[in-house]
Amino acid sequence: MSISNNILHHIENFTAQRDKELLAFSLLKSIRNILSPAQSSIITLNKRDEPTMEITLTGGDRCTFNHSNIELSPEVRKSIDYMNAWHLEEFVDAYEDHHLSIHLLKQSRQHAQYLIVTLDKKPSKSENYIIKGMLSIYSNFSSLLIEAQTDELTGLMNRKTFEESIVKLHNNQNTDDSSQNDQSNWIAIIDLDHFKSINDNYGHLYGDEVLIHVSRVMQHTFRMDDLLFRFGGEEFVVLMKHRTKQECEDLLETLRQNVQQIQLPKIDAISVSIGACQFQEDIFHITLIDQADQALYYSKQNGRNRVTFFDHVVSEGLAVDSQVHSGDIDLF
Ligand SMILES: Nc1nc2c(ncn2[C@@H]2O[C@H](COP(=O)(O)OP(=O)(O)OP(=O)(O)O)[C@@H](O)[C@H]2O)c(=O)[nH]1
Repeated sequence: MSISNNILHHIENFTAQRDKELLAFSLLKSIRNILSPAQSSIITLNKRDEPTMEITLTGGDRCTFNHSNIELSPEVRKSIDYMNAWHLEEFVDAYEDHHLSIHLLKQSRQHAQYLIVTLDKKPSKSENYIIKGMLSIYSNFSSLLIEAQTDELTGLMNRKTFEESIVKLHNNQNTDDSSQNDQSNWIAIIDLDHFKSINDNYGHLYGDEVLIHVSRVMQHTFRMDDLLFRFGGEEFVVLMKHRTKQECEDLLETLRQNVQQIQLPKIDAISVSIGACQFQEDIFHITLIDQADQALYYSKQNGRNRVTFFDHVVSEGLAVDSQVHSGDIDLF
């Protein structure tokens, strides 16, 4: 393939992706194709400069996402510190037997994302030129994707993205081995209590502020790999991965309490009602959302400001059976 066809092929690959993770995967594949690096990865650091996510391309075409125990080598740490100190967007450091090439992909107040490439030899001028072009296409397209997936008011993911994520999580559940150690995936619906009266008494703009506060508290309470959505109106959804029921309960209880501690002018306290259920691979995701919703309804009917799991609704004999099993229908 000629160089220009090759580049077009990479651009085509990028712009075909509708998912941030697949886009990162595409970038790593392109880098491998052009530079044949010894190693390449994409690292995300939080505002305290701690690594929170690492995406690597392993042998073949497998991409791995790591969210815990990420170790940055002293070389990488030193280079990133240097880039931060001098506000550099790229940096190449030469070592005896390799070159370390680091590129800043994205930077916001919350996160910074870097492409880290280890090469046996220094990249040529033309290789550098191609990589730079590729990275700016990646970064422009990635911004467009993020914009399309984000709820404008709260910055959480929007409902359209929720539908894609829940289907993906449901499909991944079949290949997941987390069930072996009591861990599972969970879905919770979080709904503000008496929100209409907040809007009615203090106005819609004030109501919007409350929604922003609650979404911030959610972001602080949950883990980086939990998926947070504004489902619509005053309703939020969280998809929690690889947790025991106890961990999930504790976390939702912490969220409930954290929301009560939000300090707002004019109002003493706000609260949320929460309904949760466990992902089960043989139950269609529409049914799972319905189960979480029934648990939420129970919370609302029993005093609000509480967390209910669907199995409690079942044990009370109040569950309405609307089970759809995988394969029965195809809604999304
Ligand atoms: N400020 C603001 N309000 C919204 C938005 N979307 C929906 N709402 C309002 O959210 C309120 C939801 O009210 P209800 O569904 O009656 O629920 P509630 O008053 O919270 O009552 P419970 O859920 O039973 O505790 C309505 O007043 C909507 O107008 C939004 O984006 N911003």
